[in-house]
Amino acid sequence: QLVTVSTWSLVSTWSLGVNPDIHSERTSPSFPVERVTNLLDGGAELTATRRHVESIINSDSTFSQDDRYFLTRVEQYEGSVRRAVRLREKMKELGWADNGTEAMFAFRVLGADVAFGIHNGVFIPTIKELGIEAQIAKWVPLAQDLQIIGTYAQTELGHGTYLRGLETTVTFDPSNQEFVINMPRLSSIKWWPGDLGRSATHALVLAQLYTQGKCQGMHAFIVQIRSLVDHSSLPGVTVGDIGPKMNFDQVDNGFLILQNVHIPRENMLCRYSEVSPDGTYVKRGSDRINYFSMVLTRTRLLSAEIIPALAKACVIAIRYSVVRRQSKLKPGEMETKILDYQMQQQKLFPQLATVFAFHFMASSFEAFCNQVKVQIKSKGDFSSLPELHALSAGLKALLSDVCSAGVETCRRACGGHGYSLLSGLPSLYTRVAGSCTYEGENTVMQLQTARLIKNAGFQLQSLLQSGVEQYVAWDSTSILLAQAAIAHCQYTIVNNFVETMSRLQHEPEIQQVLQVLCDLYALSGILANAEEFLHDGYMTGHQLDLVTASQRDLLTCVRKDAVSLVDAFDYSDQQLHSAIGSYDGHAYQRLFEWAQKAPMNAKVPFALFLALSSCC
Ligand SMILES: CCCCCCC/C=C/C(=O)SCCNC(=O)CCNC(=O)[C@H](O)C(C)(C)COP(=O)(O)OP(=O)(O)OC[C@H]1O[C@@H](n2cnc3c(N)ncnc32)[C@H](O)[C@@H]1OP(=O)(O)O
Ligand SMILES: Cc1cc2nc3c(=O)[nH]c(=O)nc-3n(C[C@H](O)[C@H](O)[C@H](O)COP(=O)(O)OP(=O)(O)OC[C@H]3O[C@@H](n4cnc5c(N)ncnc54)[C@H](O)[C@@H]3O)c2cc1C
Repeated sequence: QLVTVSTWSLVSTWSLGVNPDIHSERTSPSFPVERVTNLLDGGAELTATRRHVESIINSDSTFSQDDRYFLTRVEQYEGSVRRAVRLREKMKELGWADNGTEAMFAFRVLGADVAFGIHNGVFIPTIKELGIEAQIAKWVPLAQDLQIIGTYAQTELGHGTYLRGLETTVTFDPSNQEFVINMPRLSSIKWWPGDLGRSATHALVLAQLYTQGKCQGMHAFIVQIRSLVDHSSLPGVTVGDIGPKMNFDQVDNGFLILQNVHIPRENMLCRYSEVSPDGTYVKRGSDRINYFSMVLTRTRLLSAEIIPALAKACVIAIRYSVVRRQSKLKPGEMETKILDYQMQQQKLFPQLATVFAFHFMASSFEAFCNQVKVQIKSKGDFSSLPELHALSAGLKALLSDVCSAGVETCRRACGGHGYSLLSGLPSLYTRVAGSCTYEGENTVMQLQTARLIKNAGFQLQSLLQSGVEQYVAWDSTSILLAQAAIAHCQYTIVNNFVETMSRLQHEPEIQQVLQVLCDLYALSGILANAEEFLHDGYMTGHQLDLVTASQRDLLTCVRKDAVSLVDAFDYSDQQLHSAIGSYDGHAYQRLFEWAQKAPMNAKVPFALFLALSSCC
């Protein structure tokens, strides 16, 4: 007989109150949770603003994603476009300025779940940074109002990392004051740009500029690719979607072919370089400035995309670990909360400490980045650009590596339910894993940072002195260089965490609990790289034993506040999209309720019923 699921009359979870196993974790935190939330937001006022924005978004059904795990790719894309349009309407209704705090929180809350992430996050900022005032005045209001949708088309089928190898050409024709754009071969096709496959009407095309017969390197050009009347592709333009990906199904990453496409001279972003009417190339400032957009995007992604993935994974895994009881520590007692096992603490608490370490680092680095932006834009001072580039490349590589590995650790710590999409953990992993590749593949980024580093320098020097070619010496030192780059960034992060703690002396209660996390982060970093500390004779085996013992003591200290610490991230259930990480701790009820939405649980088709019945 077909077993029909006996559906208990499910009491909706809201009427169950809070799971007592998680409630007991919140009764006596050793610190004021709200103050840590304020610290993470940058102050109580910003917490209030963020919550106000979230309440507006969470109360609007357009932004609801209750069925997110059961949609087709087209349904996900169309839903993200609806949310993007609705958000723009809301911003107009409520007077939220594009560069204002409310808009910043709204985009952060919605993240990649709202379409046009490249349009808002890369296309518009790049025009603001590389365009002159007239270009900004012309294009940015159209883009902000969604009258045009832009993408950032740099990567090609044949090149993503090696930008000097990009094949798309833009040749200036002084006879008609136009640029002609071509892609000479299959490998020249633009491939990957977000928002390109279906949405974009314009593309910022990054291509090799030719004028007066000379190549002047990669520059940025605004190219209309679709009609503003019927959205059809324009003459010389072939465009489409690149197909399914590991995540970001709601994003239409696309391909673009341009053949003899003509654009006016005014469409080259020309704050730092331009082509005169007679074809003369004029450069102002660093010839690396056309790479600046990537520096800004790498910096923005740290706190907008990469760190939140690990923070949400910690919330889900730690909340689940206090409502999941499995096996018995002590015979005769009730089953043990899995967070009481030392191994579970060893898996999760260093991840929690990492979120705080990275949050404070990203905040400090964004301040440095904004300072350099002002130096460049208002004073034409490019002196800090190399350091900004080196550190942004290294931090993006390190934080995306560590956060994606950390999310996977959190997922595995949740057993079978961590493997269910309904936990929210698999999609957090597949989404943040993309950040190890986009905006600069991590190995390449580490090597960009490694231009600073002594030991690697000695090896490089000795190879060069032995007569080895520069490029051979560099490549054969690259493993050491990459390791040195990681070490440099790790040192910077620990140093920044310690300095942040020293500024909290006026809040001893939160300083105390965060100092535990600071120590845990530093000691966990030493244990994760023990061979380096032993190899250089920097530490003895005995000292490492002391580090191990101290780390174990710190895990015990964190245990009693673990749920309150993740509560301080203040993510709503709507933002976590997790059946096992909700605030009330009713993991089993949600798993069962959400599973009923699966199309597989729709009424069994009669034909199937008959077929199965006939064979029984
Ligand atoms: C919610 C949404 C989430 C999803 C969003 C996803 C968005 C993703 C968008 C993208 O992926 S856009 C495409 C991103 N692509 C890249 O990042 C390309 C990465 N590759 C590079 O950056 C290049 O490898 C390179 C670093 C530019 C290499 O440059 P090159 O080939 O010219 O050789 P080098 O000698 O290594 O560098 C030359 C010189 O330039 C300096 N430099 C390199 N990059 C920058 C920079 N960004 N800013 C400033 N300066 C830079 C480098 O240090 C060298 O300087 P010197 O040492 O010669 O003085
Ligand atoms: C989700 C997602 C969104 C994206 N969005 C956009 C977008 O909007 N616009 C856009 O233009 N692009 C976008 N991209 C493309 C992205 O920027 C590139 O994929 C990225 O820059 C990596 O370049 P690549 O694919 O050529 O990798 P490759 O460089 O080919 O990497 C392959 C391997 O080669 C190694 N390698 C390469 N060079 C060196 C070296 N010098 N030394 C040592 N090892 C090396 C790498 O470490 C890696 O192991 C996106 C990509 C993804 C995944």
